[in-house]
Amino acid sequence: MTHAIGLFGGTFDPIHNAHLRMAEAFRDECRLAEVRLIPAGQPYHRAQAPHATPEQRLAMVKLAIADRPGLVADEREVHRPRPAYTVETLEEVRAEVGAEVPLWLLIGGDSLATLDRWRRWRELFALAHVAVALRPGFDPATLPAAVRHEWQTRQVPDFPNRTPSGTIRPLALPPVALSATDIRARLARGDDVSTLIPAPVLAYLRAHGLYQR
Ligand SMILES: Nc1ncnc2c1ncn2[C@@H]1O[C@H](COP(=O)(O)OP(=O)(O)OP(=O)(O)O)[C@@H](O)[C@H]1O
Ligand SMILES: O=C(O)c1ccc[n+]([C@@H]2O[C@H](COP(=O)([O-])O)[C@@H](O)[C@H]2O)c1
Repeated sequence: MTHAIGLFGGTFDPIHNAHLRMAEAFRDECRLAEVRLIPAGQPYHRAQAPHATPEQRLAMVKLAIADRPGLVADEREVHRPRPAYTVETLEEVRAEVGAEVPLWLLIGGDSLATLDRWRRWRELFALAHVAVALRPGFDPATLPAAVRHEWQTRQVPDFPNRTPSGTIRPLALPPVALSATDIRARLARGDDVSTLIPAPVLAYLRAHGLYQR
């Protein structure tokens, strides 16, 4: 039997508890042998460059997942000397694992809402299934028409991992209002964030003077 693999890309500036919660729900709901967290080296699509370097964001991901079964770090985008296009990452992984292994890409509801601006976005579905972690306020009616069409037509009644790609699955996980933007703001104010990020990540960002006033 082929084991399905999950891919979870993000800026992770820094990784936080909502990321970890959704990665674990993704692993369990989609019955994935492993979930690869992939920090984006050059997230070209963001208005502002990340605060931490790619290496620092990767280090924080590794610390956060150290004791979480099935979660692993994938460094490929950190070492890619050009913008982080997810379609290229999926093509690389697909070439590595072969045509039959089910691949799942995890994104948040806000990422889904901008999917039609991603590089070669329609090709993503030929490479992987897409799982969506809903964020508070998510409303499919407000998705761009082309994305809404995919959302409506690619959901299937069961997700048996029989096909390698092509469906969309909303996770059952209840939405949670937590963002890295909020955590950076709290850190800059000197607020306590110990319930929002793992302790080793907090220790790392303090040791490296990240996100401080
Ligand atoms: N609370 C959340 N619920 C659902 N999805 C989330 C949540 N936080 C992040 N995500 C998703 O995880 C992926 C990586 O997120 P990212 O690293 O940009 O974190 P973020 O908290 O959205 O950061 P920022 O506030 O800096 O934009 C994205 O697809 C994003 O939509
Ligand atoms: O491939 C693209 O064109 C593309 C456009 C926007 C976002 N992404 C990816 O989506 C993931 C989440 O992005 P972000 O900004 O929410 O961290 C991350 O892996 C990005 O590289 C990818």
